[in-house]
Amino acid sequence: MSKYILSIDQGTTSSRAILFTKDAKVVDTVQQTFPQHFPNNGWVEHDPNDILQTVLSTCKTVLANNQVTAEQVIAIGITNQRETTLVWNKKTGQPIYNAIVWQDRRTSEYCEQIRSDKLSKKISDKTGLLLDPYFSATKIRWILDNVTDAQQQALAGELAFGTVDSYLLWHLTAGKVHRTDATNASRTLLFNIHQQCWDEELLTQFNIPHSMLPEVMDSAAEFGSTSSEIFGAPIKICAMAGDQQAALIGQACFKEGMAKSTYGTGCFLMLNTGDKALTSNNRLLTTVAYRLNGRVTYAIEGSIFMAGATMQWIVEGLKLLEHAGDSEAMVKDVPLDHGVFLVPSFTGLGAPYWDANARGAILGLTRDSGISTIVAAALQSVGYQTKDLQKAMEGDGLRPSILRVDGGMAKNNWAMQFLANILGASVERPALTETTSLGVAYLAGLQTGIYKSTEQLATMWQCDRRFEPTMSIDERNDLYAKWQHCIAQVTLSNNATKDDC
Ligand SMILES: Nc1ncnc2c1ncn2[C@@H]1O[C@H](COP(=O)(O)OP(=O)(O)O)[C@@H](O)[C@H]1O
Ligand SMILES: O=P(O)(O)OC[C@H](O)CO
Repeated sequence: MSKYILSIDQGTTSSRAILFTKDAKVVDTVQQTFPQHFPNNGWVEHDPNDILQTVLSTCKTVLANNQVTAEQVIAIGITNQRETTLVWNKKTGQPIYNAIVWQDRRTSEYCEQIRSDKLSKKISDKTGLLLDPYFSATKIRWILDNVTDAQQQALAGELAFGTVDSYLLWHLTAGKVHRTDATNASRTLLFNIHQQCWDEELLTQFNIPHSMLPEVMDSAAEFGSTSSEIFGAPIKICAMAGDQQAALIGQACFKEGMAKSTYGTGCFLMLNTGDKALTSNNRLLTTVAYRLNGRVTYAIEGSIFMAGATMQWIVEGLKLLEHAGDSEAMVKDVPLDHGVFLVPSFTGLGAPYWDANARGAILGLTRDSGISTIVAAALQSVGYQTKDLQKAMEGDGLRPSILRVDGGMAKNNWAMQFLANILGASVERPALTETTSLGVAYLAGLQTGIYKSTEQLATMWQCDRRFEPTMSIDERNDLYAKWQHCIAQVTLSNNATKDDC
C-alpha cells in the first residue's frame, strides 16, 4: 500500500493541499483562493471560517481525487502565512474577530504611542524583531481592546490566541491541542528567541495573559492527530513551520550562508546564520529558521510586503493584464532603463525602511510610457526591493553564498533575470517551486523517520535554471541610484504629509 505525506500550505491568498510521495515527489495539488477583506485604509482581514473551510476542502479533495485514504497518509505537515492573528473562545472554538492579516497596519499609531528607545531595544534583544504592526502582539492588543468584553474574557482564561498554524491545529484536533512551533512563535513579538520561551516582560508590556498562548514545540514534533470525523481516520500532524521558514527548508538551505528568497504575495529573503542569532544594524530581522531536536538554527530575514501582490494589483486593480503570467511576454522587448519606477508601498514599506505610512507611487512617466512599461516597472520593483535587502545584509557583513528563489513570481524568467542583473549575483530556481509545502513535508518525513537527516534532504535539491548577471556595473549602479531616489520621494512625501497635518 503506497504511503504519502500531506502538506497543508495556508497562504495569504489561498489554501493548498499537496500530496507527496515518500520520496518527495508531488502527486497532486489542490488550491482554493478565498476573499480578502479591506474594511478600512491599511486594514486587511480574513474570515477565519474561510481559512478553515478551504483547508478542509482542499485536503479532502486531494485525497479523494487520488483515491488515497487517511490510513495511507503517514503524516500531515502544516505551513502557513505567519503573524496573522486569531483569537478564539476556548470552549466553542469560535473566533471573536476576523483574522488580522500580517499586512494589516491598523496598529501603526499604537506602535508610535508606545515607541521608545528602551522598548525598541528590549524587543529587538529578546525577539529579534522590531516594534511594527506587522507582528502579532499589537494585533492581539487591538482585538482585546476593541471586541466587547474581550480583555475580561482573556483574563478569565477563556480565550486562546494563535497564528494560523495553531488555529488550524486546534480545529483539526477538535479543540484538544493548543500548540505552535518555534518559527511561528518567533514572529509574535512575544517570544524570546534566545531562551525559547514566551517572554513574561513583553506579555506584561502588551497586557496579554499567558493563558492565551499556545505551547511551543520543535518544528518537527508530535503535534497531535486529526479527529477521525474529518478524514475518516486520525492522521498524525508531525510538522508545523511558518511558510518562509518552510521554504528555507524546502530549498535545502541548511548550511550557514545559504539563502532563499520567496516571491509570493510578499517577498521574504532569509539567510541561514547557523546556531548564531546575529543582530542586524540595518533593520533586518533575526528569526528562528527551524528548531529540530531542541536545537535552534537562526536566520536573518528581510521582509518585503509587496511582490506578487503588486502583480495582483496590476491584474485585478488596474486590469492591465488578464493573468500575472502574461507579464513575461508583454515586457520582453521593454528596455531595462525605460525610466519608470513603481514603488509598491501600498501598505507601507517593510525592510529595511519599516515605514508604515509610506504609500505607493509611479514615478518617471512620460508620454511614451505605455502599459508594458508600467508592467515592467512592477516586475522590476521586486528586484529593486531585493537589492535593498542585499545592501542591508552587506551592511551587516553578510553576503549569501547561494541565493535560491521560489514562489509564484519566481516562474517569471524576465523578472528573475532582472533580479540576477540588479543583484550582480547568480540566482538559482529549483525544479520544484512548491518549496514551502516541500519544507513541511521534509519536516514531517524527518519526524516519522522517512528521512534520516538534513544532509540527506540537501542531496535531493534539484536546479531548474540558474540566472547569471549580464548587466554592466555602471548600468546596475545607475538604475539602483534612481530607485533609491524614488524611495526617498515616497518616504519624504509621507513625512511632508505628516508635518502638514
Ligand atoms: N508568471 C508570473 N509572473 C509574475 N507574477 C506572478 C506569476 N505567477 C504568479 N505571480 C504572482 O505570484 C503570486 C502568487 O504566488 P504564490 O507563491 O502562489 O503566493 P502566496 O503563497 O503568497 O499566495 C500572485 O500574487 C501572482 O500575482
Ligand atoms: O502568504 P505568503 O506566502 O505571502 O507569506 C506571508 C508571510 O508568511 C508573512 O510573513
